[in-house]
Parts: sequence; structure tokens; C-alpha cells
Amino acid sequence: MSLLDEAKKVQSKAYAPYSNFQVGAAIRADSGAIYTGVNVENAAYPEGTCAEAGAIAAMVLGGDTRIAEVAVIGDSDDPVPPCGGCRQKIREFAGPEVKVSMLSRTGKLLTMTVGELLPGAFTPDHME
Ligand SMILES: O=c1ccn([C@H]2C[C@H](O)[C@@H](CO)O2)c(=O)[nH]1
Ligand SMILES: [Zn+2]
Repeated sequence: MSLLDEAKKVQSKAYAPYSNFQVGAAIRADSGAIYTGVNVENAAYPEGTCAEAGAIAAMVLGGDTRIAEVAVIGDSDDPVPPCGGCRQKIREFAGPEVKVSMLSRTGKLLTMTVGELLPGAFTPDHME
């Protein structure tokens, strides 16, 4: 199954009663393992979490810390890009060359690199 199919498979498990905007994300780690996540909203709106964040948490729990590829699917007519916070979260575990594939509900596909999504990023390298 493709990484986009993995994201699609979990999308309907999203808990999004406030926005009604269900998002599924899938990460392939360098190890080859696949991790998925969905957005989980909260009555206290700012406490909601993104699908990408859920997939990253699952990845870390699974023992992986390097991302090889990311896929995101949203309920929109246009491909759903990761929010700013998720771009930073992804960059922590992915180099600028890593591809992020974004799919709309209508099947439109957009692929960008992490470096294109977050140019000039503050990265772990800056902490050395
Ligand atoms: O890439 C994205 C964009 C949005 N959302 C979620 C956050 C919120 O629950 C809902 C509407 O913004 O979609 C994600 O999970 N990932
Ligand atoms: Zn986000």
C-alpha cells in the first residue's frame, strides 16, 4: 500500500467534531516502518492536535527518529499542506530533501520537499 493510501486508511478515525475537517497523516521512517496519525480536536479549541503531530508521536514511540517520507490527506478540494507548527515538527526528524505528499479529497496531489515548506528553518543543527 502506498503511503498516501495509509494516510487515507486512517483519515476517518480523526476526531474533528468542531471543524468537521478530518485529516490523516502517514510517515515512512528510515527503518521502513509506517506510522499514522489523525487530528484530535478538543472543546478547548487550541488544545487540538494535528494528524502530523499524532504520526510523529507514534513514530517516536515506535523507536524511530528519522523520517523518509510524509503523506497527508485532508477533506478539502485542494491538497492540504501541514500547518506551520507541523512543518517545524517534521523538520526536527527530516532533512530538507524529504518529500511531503499532500492529497485532496478530489484526488489532487501536490508534492513538496520539507525545505520548500520550511525554508530557513531553525533545526537541531543550530543547537550544536
Ligand atoms: O495539515 C493539517 C492541517 C489541519 N489539520 C487539522 C487541525 C484541525 O483539527 C483541523 C482544521 O484546521 O485540521 C491537520 O491535522 N493537519
Ligand atoms: Zn499542524
